[in-house]
Amino acid sequence: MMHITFIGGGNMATAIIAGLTKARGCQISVVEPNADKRAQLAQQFGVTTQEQLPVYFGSGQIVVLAVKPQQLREVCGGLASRLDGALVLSIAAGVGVSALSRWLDGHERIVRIMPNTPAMIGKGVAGLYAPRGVDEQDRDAAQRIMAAAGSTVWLDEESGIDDITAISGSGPAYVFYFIEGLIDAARQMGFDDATARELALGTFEGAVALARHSGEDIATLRANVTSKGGTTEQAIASFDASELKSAILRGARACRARSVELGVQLSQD
Ligand SMILES: NC(=O)C1=CN([C@@H]2O[C@H](COP(=O)(O)OP(=O)(O)OC[C@H]3O[C@@H](n4cnc5c(N)ncnc54)[C@H](OP(=O)(O)O)[C@@H]3O)[C@@H](O)[C@H]2O)C=CC1
Ligand SMILES: O=C(O)[C@@H]1CCC=N1
Repeated sequence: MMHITFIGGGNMATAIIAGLTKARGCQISVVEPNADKRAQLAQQFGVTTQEQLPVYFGSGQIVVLAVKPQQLREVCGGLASRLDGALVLSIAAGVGVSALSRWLDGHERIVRIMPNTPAMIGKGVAGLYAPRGVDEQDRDAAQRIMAAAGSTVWLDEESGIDDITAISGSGPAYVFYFIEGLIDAARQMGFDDATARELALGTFEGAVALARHSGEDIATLRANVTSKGGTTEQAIASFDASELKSAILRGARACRARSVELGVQLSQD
């Protein structure tokens, strides 16, 4: 049985908990200051909730740091003296193992994880990084927790967490942004809201499922839609004229840069 305590019961913790509660063998509790969020988590997932940190976390326990990066230092300050060797998993963007370890009075059993919100329905993608000193058993525990919520990728370097934040961590928001654009376009064509939503979501679902199912190169799948002298090529030409692909790259780079910046800003003494 894994005893897992989430510190922070916000959006991302909720998504991981939703994935985890479908797996067996986990006892989950959540420390969250907001009473409404505590009630919601208890009702939705049957987890134990607390307003304050417990006095003590034994070495058999797992603590997931799921507060905003800006709240992390203070939380670690309160946690340091209560950690009796527990495994700490941090899902916070930017903040590195060395800062976490310093704030936790030299604690070394730390794994960083960059999850994403589709974990909520077991379709998350998570990047994991463990420093060399973390043993196989702890890596395996982190792996099992995130595998309950989707797929996992282990990163050799800690900087890989910044990279994966820019792709899959923040990525669902990029996808939702494109879906919003497609819904707006559908509305402009005169479709009602419900139909516009269904057309956009159905198109995304179908396209992703086709890509998975066929295993084809994505460019080939796109070419299969784009008839010579037909309609699609006009849309793609317009996207190209707007440099949409380089806009996506610039966005991902801006996201990564913010992750690095957060780490630097928040780790300063
Ligand atoms: N959202 C996402 O898609 C992803 C988020 N992350 C990371 O996950 C972390 C959480 O993000 P997210 O869930 O979006 O943020 P939220 O703000 O939704 O969640 C953080 C929660 O922690 C609570 N909190 C604040 N202080 C404490 C405290 N001292 N003890 C316990 N709980 C506290 C907050 O309460 P209050 O609101 O009252 O301050 C809030 O409910 C961040 O570090 C982020 O970088 C990583 C990947 C994806
Ligand atoms: O926007 C953020 O800072 C967090 C980290 C990755 C996704 N959401």
